[in-house]
Amino acid sequence: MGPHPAVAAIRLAVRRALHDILNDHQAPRALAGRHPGRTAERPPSPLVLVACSGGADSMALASALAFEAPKLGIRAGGITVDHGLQPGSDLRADEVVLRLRELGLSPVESIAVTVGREGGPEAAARDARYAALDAAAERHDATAVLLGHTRDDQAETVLLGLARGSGIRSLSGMAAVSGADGRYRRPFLQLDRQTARKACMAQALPVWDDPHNADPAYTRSRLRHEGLPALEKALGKGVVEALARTAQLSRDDADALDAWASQAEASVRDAAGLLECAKLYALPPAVRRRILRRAAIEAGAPAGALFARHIEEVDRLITGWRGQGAINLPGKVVAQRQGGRLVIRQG
Ligand SMILES: Nc1ncnc2c1ncn2[C@@H]1O[C@H](COP(=O)(O)OP(=O)(O)OP(=O)(O)O)[C@@H](O)[C@H]1O
Repeated sequence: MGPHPAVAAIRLAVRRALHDILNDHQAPRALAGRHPGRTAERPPSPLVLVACSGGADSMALASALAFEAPKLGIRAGGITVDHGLQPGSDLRADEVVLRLRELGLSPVESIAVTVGREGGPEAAARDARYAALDAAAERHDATAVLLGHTRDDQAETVLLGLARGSGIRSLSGMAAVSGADGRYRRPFLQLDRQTARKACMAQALPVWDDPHNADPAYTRSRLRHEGLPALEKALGKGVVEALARTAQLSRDDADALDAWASQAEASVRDAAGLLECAKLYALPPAVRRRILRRAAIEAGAPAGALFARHIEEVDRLITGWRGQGAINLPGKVVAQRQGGRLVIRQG
C-alpha cells in the first residue's frame, strides 16, 4: 500500500523543489567545468534546511524533506526560531528540535531572537526570524531554506495586498523562490493547509498550534478566521485557489511592467540625466509611476515608506500641472517641477 494521499502530495511537492534546488546548485559546477581554471564554489553534497515553527505546515515540510532528501544525495537539517514572545517559548523550541532530530535531520538548531517593535508585532517578528534564518544559512553554508507557506497563506497575502491599494506588485503575494541567491523556497505554495495537516495526522506527527494564529489582535488571524470563511461563503470554495492564481498572474504582469519601465527610463531622461515631463506624460500611467517610484528610491526615499499616494502626488506634477510647489516624500526627499524637468532629490 502506498502512502496516504496527503503524504504523497507533500512528498511530491518537496521532491520537485529539491530537484529545482539541485539544478540551481549544479549551475556553478557546470561553469567550473567549462572553465577548468575555476573551481566549484559549493561543496559536493548540498545542505537544505527547513524552517520549522512546529506547526502543521512546517512539520509536514520537515517530514517530507527528511524522506526525500537522502534519495537525492542532499543533506537535510532544520532550524526553529524562538521569538521569545510567550512564556515557555524556549521549551517549545527545544521540543521542535527534538522532533526534527527524531525525523533524522542534522544539523538541527534552535535560535533565540529579540523581536523589536518596528512596523508592528507581526512585521517585527518576521524581520527577526528572517535575519536569524539568513545567518543560520550562512553559518551552515546551506544551499536553500524551505518555508511552509501554503496556498491558503498565499490567498491571505493577496487579500492583504489588495486592501493596501498599492497595485499589482502587492497582489503578487509570496514568490516560490526568493531571498539572496534564491535561498528561500516555498514548496507548498500550491498545496492547501488541510493537506499539510492531514499529512501530519497520517504520520502521527504531533503539531503545535501557535496561539498567535488564532489571536484576533492580529490582522492575518482575523483574515484567516473571519475574512476568508466569509468570502468562501459568498463566492464559493474556489476562492482560495483563485486568489493564489491571482498572485502568480499578478507577479508575471508586475515583472513585465517593471521591465518596460526599465527600458523606458533611458528615453525620458535628457542629456543631464533629468526626467523630461513631456516625455513622461506620453507614457502609460503604470510605466510612468514605476519610473517615478524608482527615481524617488534612488534619491533616498525608503521603499517601505513610499506609498501609492506619494507617487500619485508626484505624478500630478506631470499630469495635473497647475504650478504646485515641491512635494515632500519620506526620507527627506523632495520632488519638484523645474522648467519642464522633474527633479527628485534630497531636500
Ligand atoms: N518560529 C519559527 N521558526 C522557524 N521557522 C518558522 C517559524 N515561524 C514560521 N516559520 C516558517 O515560516 C513559515 C510561515 O510561517 P507563518 O507564521 O506564516 O505560518 P505558520 O502558521 O506558523 O506555519 P506552520 O503551520 O508551519 O507553523 C512556516 O511554515 C515556517 O517554515
